[in-house]
Amino acid sequence: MRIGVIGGGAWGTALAQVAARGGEVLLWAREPEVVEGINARHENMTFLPGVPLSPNIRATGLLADLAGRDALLVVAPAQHVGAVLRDTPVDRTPLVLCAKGIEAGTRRLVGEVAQAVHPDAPIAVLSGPTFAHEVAAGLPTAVTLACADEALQASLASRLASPSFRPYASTDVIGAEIGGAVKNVLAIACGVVEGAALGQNARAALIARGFAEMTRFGMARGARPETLAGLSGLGDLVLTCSSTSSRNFSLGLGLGQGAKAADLLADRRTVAEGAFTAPVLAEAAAQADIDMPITDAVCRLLEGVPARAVIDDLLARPLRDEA
Ligand SMILES: NC(=O)C1=CN([C@@H]2O[C@H](COP(=O)(O)OP(=O)(O)OC[C@H]3O[C@@H](n4cnc5c(N)ncnc54)[C@H](O)[C@@H]3O)[C@@H](O)[C@H]2O)C=CC1
Ligand SMILES: O=C(CO)COP(=O)(O)O
Repeated sequence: MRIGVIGGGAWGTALAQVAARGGEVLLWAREPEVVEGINARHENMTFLPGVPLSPNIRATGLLADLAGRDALLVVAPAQHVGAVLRDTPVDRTPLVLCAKGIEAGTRRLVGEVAQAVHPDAPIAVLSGPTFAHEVAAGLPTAVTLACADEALQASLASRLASPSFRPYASTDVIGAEIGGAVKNVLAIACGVVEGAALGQNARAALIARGFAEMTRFGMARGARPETLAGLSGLGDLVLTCSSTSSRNFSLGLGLGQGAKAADLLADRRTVAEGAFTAPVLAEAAAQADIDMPITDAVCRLLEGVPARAVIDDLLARPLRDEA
């Protein structure tokens, strides 16, 4: 299976490294310096510095070069997947969606965006607790690889699997997507708890109540509870809610310490998906009458409301049943 990767950020590069264990890989990157660095020095100095990359990875700046690949890993940020896929030659090429987010304006999950652009392409979703630098360094990692077509799932899984990279099978594409999209918003909230020094109890409470939000939203959209409780949901939530290696957690940390969202987001080259997903997730939840107070709180923080006021309002909500 000849793999192409769309996106030369940290995660696209790490996944190219995973795929390169089983053969040559062609990676499309938007930045000419990333293309040049990978081809000339086997390193992505911009987004994954210090990791020697496999010589099996070749980079290109032309999406047209991806024509004829047997599968494409789609790893552009969620807000750009539609635009990039429109310029990519895809016929019935399987698209493995690896971005985590919901498209602003349309409120579509990345899989729905891909399906709208390339209706004949089979869709799979790869998601889970996966910091790019650990995957690229070959540390043990497990992911959900979801696809409605079980034979395609099995061939993608066997192409990508190695002793340090274990894809678990699922047919719940929506569930795998929703876990990854929602956890980014909750990771911002967990960072705020850390930044405002609210303590370990508060963080555990936020993870549990955040998981309740993820479950309510996911179930309303047809996700299966076992997917949400698995690697792509709870697994990724726990990872990104406990480490400053998470860009979303780090954004929240700054907010909790009193920095302004606009300042923290200005000039960043790396993506904190939760900042884009939070408003659209809150809109989608409100429209479906799903209670998501933590998501709403993250939206207010991103709009510039001081962390202290947002935290006080969250804690002053009426008491309710846990279930
Ligand atoms: N970094 C990680 O550890 C992981 C990231 N992801 C997800 O992978 C996706 C990509 O994130 P990263 O690779 O981390 O990115 P990154 O933060 O390392 O780099 C930013 C990426 O955005 C791209 N970009 C910026 N503007 C663009 C535009 N107008 N059109 C197309 N691309 C544009 C850049 O070319 C670059 O590839 C995100 O959805 C993220 O949530 C998922 C799992 C792990
Ligand atoms: O999705 C991730 C790990 O699974 C990466 O999280 P951040 O985007 O918050 O860095």
